[in-house]
Amino acid sequence: MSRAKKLTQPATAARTSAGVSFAANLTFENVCHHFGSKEILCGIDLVAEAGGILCLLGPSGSGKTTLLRIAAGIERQSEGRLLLNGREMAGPGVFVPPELRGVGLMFQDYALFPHMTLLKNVAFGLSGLSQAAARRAAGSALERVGLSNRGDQYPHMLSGGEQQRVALARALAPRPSVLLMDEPFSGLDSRLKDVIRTDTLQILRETRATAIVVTHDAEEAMRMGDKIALLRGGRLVQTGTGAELYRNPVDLFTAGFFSELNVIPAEASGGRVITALGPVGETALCDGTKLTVALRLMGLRLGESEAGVLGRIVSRRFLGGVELFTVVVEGIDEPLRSRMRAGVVPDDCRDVVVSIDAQDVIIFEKDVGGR
Ligand SMILES: Nc1ncnc2c1ncn2[C@@H]1O[C@H](COP(=O)(O)OP(=O)(O)OP(=O)(O)O)[C@@H](O)[C@H]1O
Repeated sequence: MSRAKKLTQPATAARTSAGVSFAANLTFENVCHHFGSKEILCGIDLVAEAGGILCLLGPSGSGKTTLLRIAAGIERQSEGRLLLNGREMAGPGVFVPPELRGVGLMFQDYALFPHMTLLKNVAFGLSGLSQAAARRAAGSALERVGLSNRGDQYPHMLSGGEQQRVALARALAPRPSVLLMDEPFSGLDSRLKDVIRTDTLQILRETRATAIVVTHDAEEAMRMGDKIALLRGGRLVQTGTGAELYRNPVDLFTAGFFSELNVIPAEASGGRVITALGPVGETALCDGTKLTVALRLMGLRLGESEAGVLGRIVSRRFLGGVELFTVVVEGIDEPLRSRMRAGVVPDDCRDVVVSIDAQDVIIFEKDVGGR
């Protein structure tokens, strides 16, 4: 049975408000890491602000999990320092072990102990408390995630979404000042993911713990993160809010991570940026300077009468609310792609006028790296 199906009748109890942690700043200072001779992370300077949610975003292999493991103390960085509220956790000659950092870690596969009840799973990390106090704390952590009536059950009796909540309860039970989450929603069906993500966000806000969340999904990072740090090949490419990274990406890689793009050549002329689709913006560069222009798919409009250039539709695909078009335009080698609201372009239409929406144009003034 799929995990999503199992959750259609969740036997959840009412959720109580989450207890409060004392949030801390976590600072990575010029962190580098090597596995053997292979450089995995290089020059990472990054702060997870107290009480905020920082998303580590990047493609597979960019070093997100390694950075999280360094924060947890499971991995020791090759160079640089890690500070918790200004106190050195790891650096040259200093290494505070994971259990003394006040940092909670939630693994991608939840890592619940199959032979233990949910209550025992959640109580596992509360070794500093008496047995009775640990049971009480574990009970209230399960209550926070709406599973107080399931404490005597075992992990295999739960759906994926419920297991995720137990893992969250276990990570939060010791009231960590920083909670580290590695791809916390990756095992969930996409509809369920939205619900669990919203619940998790609310619980994180209530606990006020600082959270660092690893994801490779830009939309998830925008939904969750107060701040996003985008990594590529072990280096920080850009840090900022989701809106900052979406609207003002530093390079094509960042732009392409947040939106599907058409990339076309352009040239400066008379203070304007000229493309085969017409002028797309202004520039102070000298005439003849080559530029690169990225157009978001939804900003490439196909119509019958607007001002623009002529194009020919070579394919179209119905995707429900929108249609995806491929269109060729004279002067541009690669076919362009457009996302239009379904039904706007008549079914028998082949020749169209192609125009662009200025807010979906990003102009790069130099060679700005691949996608
Ligand atoms: N213990 C290890 N020994 C050697 N190389 C490792 C080790 N752990 C990770 N790596 C390598 O480090 C690089 C970064 O891995 P990491 O898991 O941090 O990336 P990631 O961005 O989290 O990727 P993913 O999204 O696929 O989980 C990869 O090239 C990986 O193969």
